[in-house]
Amino acid sequence: MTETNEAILSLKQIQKSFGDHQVLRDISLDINKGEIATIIGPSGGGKSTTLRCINLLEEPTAGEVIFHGQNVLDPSYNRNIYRAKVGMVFQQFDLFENKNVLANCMVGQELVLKRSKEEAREVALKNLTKVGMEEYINARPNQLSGGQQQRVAIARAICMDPEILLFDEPTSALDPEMVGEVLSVMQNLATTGLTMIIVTHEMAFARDISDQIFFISGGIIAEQGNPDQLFNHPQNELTEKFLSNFQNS
Ligand SMILES: Nc1ncnc2c1ncn2[C@@H]1O[C@H](COP(=O)(O)OP(=O)(O)OP(=O)(O)O)[C@@H](O)[C@H]1O
Repeated sequence: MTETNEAILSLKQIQKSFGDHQVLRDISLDINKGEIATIIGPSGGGKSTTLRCINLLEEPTAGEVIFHGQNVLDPSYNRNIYRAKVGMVFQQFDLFENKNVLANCMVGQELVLKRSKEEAREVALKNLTKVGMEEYINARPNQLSGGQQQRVAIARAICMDPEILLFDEPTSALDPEMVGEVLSVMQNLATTGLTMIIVTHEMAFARDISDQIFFISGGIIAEQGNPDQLFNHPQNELTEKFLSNFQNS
């Protein structure tokens, strides 16, 4: 079997508790190379926690996170390698406020990937152009709109050449008129072969962009499938109810 047919990332029976509150009960999923997966579901169901268990911002209480066939939770596994390969775009952008747009996109490349200033600058400019922010390289984050900041955050993430890019509700903190510009950057990125896992409340976007959709509710994957299966033929009553709320809104 070639690598393109194998999962690049798998979660196996992931559980996560905070104290005695069990948030994830049993999350197992496979993500193939180049796949666009979205995670949808009701508030508090465990979507963000799942994403944070993938990039180890949260340590799963039980289960396995398998990357290229290796369990990254194994004490002997070098997590720095994994962390460098899995990027994340956050709801609140999380740019460095004291650095301009260009420096935001260069600093990780120089520190983590040990790229020269020249190379880091070139890569940063290329990716800022991809997200339509090349005219703002000298601006500070606080001089930009939320949508512009999020586009810079996406450029910064792709400058690190991730194998998988995670998005945690990337448009939830934006004014409605800025949502479209960020979703359209993500749509473009999805055509480049990058593997993306996206937690979102934007149902039309999830339907358009996804190869696979996971509906997480109550800490389990209540249903999964392609957009046609989930949106047109949901098998689970919870999925049907959840999606009908969106379709009727
Ligand atoms: N660090 C934490 N400590 C304690 N409880 C937490 C922590 N992080 C998440 N939780 C709890 O876990 C549950 C699931 O949260 P999570 O953010 O994963 O849900 P979600 O599906 O992403 O919801 P939303 O759509 O509202 O963002 C919630 O009850 C939340 O309060």
